[in-house]
Amino acid sequence: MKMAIVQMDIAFGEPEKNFLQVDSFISQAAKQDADVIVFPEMWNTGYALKDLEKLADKNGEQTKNMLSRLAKQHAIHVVGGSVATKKAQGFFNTMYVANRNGDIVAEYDKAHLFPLMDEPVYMQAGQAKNIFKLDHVECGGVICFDLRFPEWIRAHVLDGAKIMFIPAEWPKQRMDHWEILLQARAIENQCFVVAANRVGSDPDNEYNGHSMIISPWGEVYLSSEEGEGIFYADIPLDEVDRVRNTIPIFHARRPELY
Ligand SMILES: NC(=O)CCC(=O)C(=O)O
Repeated sequence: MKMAIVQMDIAFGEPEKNFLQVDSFISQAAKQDADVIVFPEMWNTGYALKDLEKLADKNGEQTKNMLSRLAKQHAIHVVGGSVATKKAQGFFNTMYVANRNGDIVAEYDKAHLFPLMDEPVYMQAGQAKNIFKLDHVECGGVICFDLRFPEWIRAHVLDGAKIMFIPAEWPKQRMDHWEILLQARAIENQCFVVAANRVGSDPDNEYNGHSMIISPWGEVYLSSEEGEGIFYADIPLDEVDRVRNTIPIFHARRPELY
């Protein structure tokens, strides 16, 4: 599977500019024959949380329509990072995934809201996991701060995920945590971890990318530079079974003890 990770700058509080950028990135990745394209977190608005009433995508309609249309047009799976949405219960940080037929195969609301960026003040937390299939491969998706909760990612892997997608707006000052946690989640769950982080800055933080793809053995298949762009890597999916057969942790675990 050829992955394309988009490490984009996000125009703060300017969804229309960001929609145009996303459109252009999808066309570029399709020209490189990518199977899957992955975007960062909250790419429609950035963390312009005070303006969500004006900016959030109502029921994600604009996002779903665009991702679905472009996924079908270019025959590419789109893991749509996440966008700020407005739903009946309030504002959410929502991931949509469109498969290459244009079907929306996942809608996930971020479960763990990040206090340091005021998410719990403005947004509602999701209540459900996020498992979906791309080309018959079981995948899972969580968002940024969710990465710090190993039990949440383990729950997705126990439900069958072989690839975990993790879009983020993870600030520069905690890059060491980002890299170590991504690698740990891949090794402990013996799955691929595909993580897209943004670049640029907003009024409160600077972001320097370092998007990554880690194999089930912990090998770094991709560790991107700091600039804006699309970064590509092929992932051999049979690595998941090979590693799980080499060290059979899912047979050896003792859930009755914990
Ligand atoms: N947008 C986020 O959830 C950021 C999470 C983060 O920076 C962290 O350290 O955790």
